[in-house]
Amino acid sequence: MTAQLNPRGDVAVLVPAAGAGVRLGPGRPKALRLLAGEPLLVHAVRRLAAAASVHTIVVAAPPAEVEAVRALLAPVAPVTVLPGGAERQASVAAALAAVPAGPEIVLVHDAARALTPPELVESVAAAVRAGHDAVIPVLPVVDTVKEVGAGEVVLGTVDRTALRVVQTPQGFRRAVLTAAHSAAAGDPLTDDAGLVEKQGVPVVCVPGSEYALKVTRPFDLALAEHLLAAGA
Ligand SMILES: Nc1ccn([C@@H]2O[C@H](COP(=O)(O)OP(=O)(O)OP(=O)(O)O)[C@@H](O)[C@H]2O)c(=O)n1
Ligand SMILES: C[C@](O)(CO)[C@H](O)COP(=O)(O)O
Repeated sequence: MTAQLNPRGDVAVLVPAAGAGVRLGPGRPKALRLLAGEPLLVHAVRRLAAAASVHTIVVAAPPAEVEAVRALLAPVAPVTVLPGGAERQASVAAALAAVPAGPEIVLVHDAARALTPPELVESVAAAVRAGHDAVIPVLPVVDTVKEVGAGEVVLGTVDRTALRVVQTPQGFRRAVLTAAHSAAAGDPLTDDAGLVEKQGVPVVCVPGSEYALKVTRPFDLALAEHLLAAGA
């Protein structure tokens, strides 16, 4: 049976957490790497569970760590844990298949975005509830962007006024995400909105949060430690 948080909530959150974390360097799978003494996944799930609209959380864990992740999350929140896939898309599809009847809004959220505030979860869900089929949190690009060619020689300066950096949670009407993943098996696209875009569904942006940074490289982990120490 799928564990529930708030039976009156209308949001299921899928948490792909099965990645290795190659860019973070050698060690345990990234979701289990420690941030202030607790795994990134624990930080992420605690914040998701604090969002009032969340009915269900489904975590796609590294296949060899499913039991360990169940034990780790049991004291944090009622969560369903299943094995993830070799690619992020497969992990999300596996989690989506386990969502029980009920929630009609589905959010997909990286375990690696461990400090994402519950308020961002609610604002993405609210935009889907308001009628958008697909919603992504974004930030503006704050640096000048260059396009380069062979030998790292600059070809030109990119107009960044229309560029956005994309975060999670990404929110979808359930039927829209299900259709996109049914058509997407094995698609190497890095985010779920990309799959939905391929279906011709409009994707709408809402303001993201600096705290929703993705822990990707060692510097990000150090930054997250500082943010947590400062009260994030
Ligand atoms: N087969 C995979 C690959 C990734 N993810 C998850 O997708 C999220 C975003 O991926 P990313 O930050 O790129 O994580 P990794 O793939 O682990 O990173 P790397 O590319 O450095 O190995 C992470 O929470 C990661 O655990 C997953 O569930 N299953
Ligand atoms: C989904 C994502 O977090 C949006 O920014 C991202 O695409 C995950 O994959 P990446 O390979 O680390 O870009």
